[in-house]
Amino acid sequence: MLYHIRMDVNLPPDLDPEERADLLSREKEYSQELQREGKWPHLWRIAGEYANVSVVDLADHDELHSVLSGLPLFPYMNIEVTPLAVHPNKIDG
Ligand SMILES: O=C(O)CC1=CCC(=O)O1
Repeated sequence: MLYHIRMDVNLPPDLDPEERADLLSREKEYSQELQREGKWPHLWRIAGEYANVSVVDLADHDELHSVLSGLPLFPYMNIEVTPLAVHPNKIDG
C-alpha cells in the first residue's frame, strides 16, 4: 500500500547539541535502511521548511504505524498521512 506523508519537524531550540546530533544521525540511518529496502521510495525536502513529503510503500496500516512510531524524530514531528489509491485515468508503464 502506498501512503503520502508530510512530516513537520519541531525540535526544541534548547535541545542539547549532542542529543540533537545523535537524533539526526539515527534518523538518517533508520530512513536510509527503509529506502534501501524499497519501503521509502520518495523522500523530498519541502523547500524553505524543516519538513518533508514522502511516499512509503508498506504492507498495511500496522506496518505504517510501526515505521512511523519507530522514527527517532517521532516525538518531535507532526505527521499527516494520506492513503493513496490507483487513479482510474493512470496509464500503465
Ligand atoms: O525531514 C527530516 O529531516 C526528517 C526526516 C525524516 C526521514 C529522514 O531521513 O529525515
